[in-house]
Order: sequence, then C-alpha cells, then structure tokens
Amino acid sequence: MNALNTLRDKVLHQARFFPRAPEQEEIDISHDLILYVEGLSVTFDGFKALNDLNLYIKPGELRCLIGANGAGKTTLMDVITGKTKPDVGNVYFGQNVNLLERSEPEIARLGIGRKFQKPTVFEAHSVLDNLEMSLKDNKGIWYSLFAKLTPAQQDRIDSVLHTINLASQAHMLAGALSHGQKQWLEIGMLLVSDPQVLLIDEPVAGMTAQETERTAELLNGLAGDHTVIVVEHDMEFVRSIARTVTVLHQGSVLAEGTMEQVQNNKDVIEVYLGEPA
Ligand SMILES: Nc1ncnc2c1ncn2[C@@H]1O[C@H](COP(=O)(O)OP(=O)(O)OP(=O)(O)O)[C@@H](O)[C@H]1O
Repeated sequence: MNALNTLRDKVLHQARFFPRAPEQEEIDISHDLILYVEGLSVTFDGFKALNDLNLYIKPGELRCLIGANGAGKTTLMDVITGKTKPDVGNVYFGQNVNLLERSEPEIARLGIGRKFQKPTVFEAHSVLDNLEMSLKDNKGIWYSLFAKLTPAQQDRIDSVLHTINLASQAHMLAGALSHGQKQWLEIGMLLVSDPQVLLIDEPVAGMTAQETERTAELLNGLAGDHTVIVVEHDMEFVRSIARTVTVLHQGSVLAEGTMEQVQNNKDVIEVYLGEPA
C-alpha cells in the first residue's frame, strides 16, 4: 500500500510540476528583456481583471508586484504561466517566444517556474526526496521511480539544499518542517530545474520575522542568476528586497519605480490613502 501511495504521489508530482524539458528552446534576450507584456486585457463575465496592462522585465531583475486585493496580480501571473488566456495583448518570453501560443506545461518546461502561496510539498517524503522528484525530468514514471541520479544531478541538489538553507534537514520528512522551511523547500523544488524566471506568490505570508529575513536573503541571492517576480502584500518585506516595484490598480499599472518613488507617487497616495496627495 505504501509503495502504491508513493507511486501515486510521484505521478501527481510529475503532473504538478511540469519538469523542464532537456531540449530547451533558446530564449533571445538580446534586447535586455526577458518578459514583455503589452496591452494585456482579461475580462471575466464583463469585468476587466486586467485592463491594457504593460510590463517589461529585464533578465536577472528582482521585481515586486504590489496592489490591493483584486488589483489583478494573480490574473497577470495566470496569463504569463498559460493558465488564463487574455482577450487581447502580447506576452513574450525574450524576443522570440510568444507565450500566448504555449500551454501551461510548455511554459513551465521553457523555464518559467511558479510558486503558489500555499506550500504543496509532499509531507510524507523527506526533503531530499521532494527535491529528487522535482529534478527527475519527464522521462516517465519508471525513470522517476528507479533511475539513479547522475553526479551532476546530485551536485545540483546539494547546491539547492544549501541555497534554501535546508542541508541539515535533508533527511527530515517535509511534513516536520516549519511553515517557512516548507516555503523554502518549494522554492528549491523549482530551483532544481534551473528556471530562468521564478514567479513567487506571497512568500512570507505566515512566516516568523526571522524566516522573513532569511527569505529576503534567499530571493536577493537568486536574482541575477534568475529573474524573480514576487507578489507580496507585506510592505516591510517589499522594502527589504525591492529594487523596482510595480503597483497594480484595477488591472493596470498605476506606478513603477523604487519603493521611495512609488511611495511618493501622488496616484499611489490617492489610491492607498483615499485622498489627493
Ligand atoms: N476566474 C475568475 N472569474 C471571475 N472573476 C475573477 C476570476 N479570477 C479573478 N477574478 C476577479 O478579477 C479581479 C482580479 O483578481 P486577482 O485575483 O487577479 O487580483 P489580485 O490582485 O491577485 O488580488 P489578491 O491580492 O486578493 O490575490 C478580482 O476582482 C477577482 O474577483
């Protein structure tokens, strides 16, 4: 029964994480843009969740997306990752890959990884097993169950374990980790496939102050090698990591700049405080 459960977990896992394909397409970033979103609109039952939204992200950036509930942050992530198709607009990965023509699994395999707010690690498996299962690519269930990791794959997992600060917990069951550690493990499960872009939804919700600080270090460390887009409501946290902040409001970009520029922007003050600047 245990073996059956393990097999089921692994099948589910493969469906969930869409591992990156070995024959990955080359992404053309010669114009210094890794994500290009232009004129994007999404309507749900006549309601415009995104309204002519433009967003340009450079390779290696750490960008924070903020905005009140319902501003369109999740819908934007859904469009980038292929979960929602827009009414109109363009979404390109680099110069050459039109993401609107790709399915959700294809986009994940191209190297755009997404971490949802709630951690979904396999609690009955060790930290190491969780990472191994994410690394074994789409060679089928029998490969995932029985193939041994190559030395390069072992190195990758070791390196990720250190990056996410869980090397000492490698053999611990994921279910025994703290909430913050589970969030880091899930980021690690994305990192083993070395995605170019990481979309991370509310990483510090429910974390202790110490875990929040460690998460800021982790995300800062990932930027540069990866492009990191973080959706977050915790303004202290945003201030601690953000270089550029994009403020969404009613499905459009209201303001963009450093945290200081955004905080002093009259439109932002008006929307957030409900009064003219
Ligand atoms: N599938 C859907 N059907 C109908 N309306 C939807 C759907 N998804 C989102 N919406 C609506 O679109 C708007 C934008 O939602 P979205 O979840 O993108 O906002 P958000 O900025 O992520 O908010 P939050 O911070 O609360 O997560 C909201 O008014 C929401 O109710």
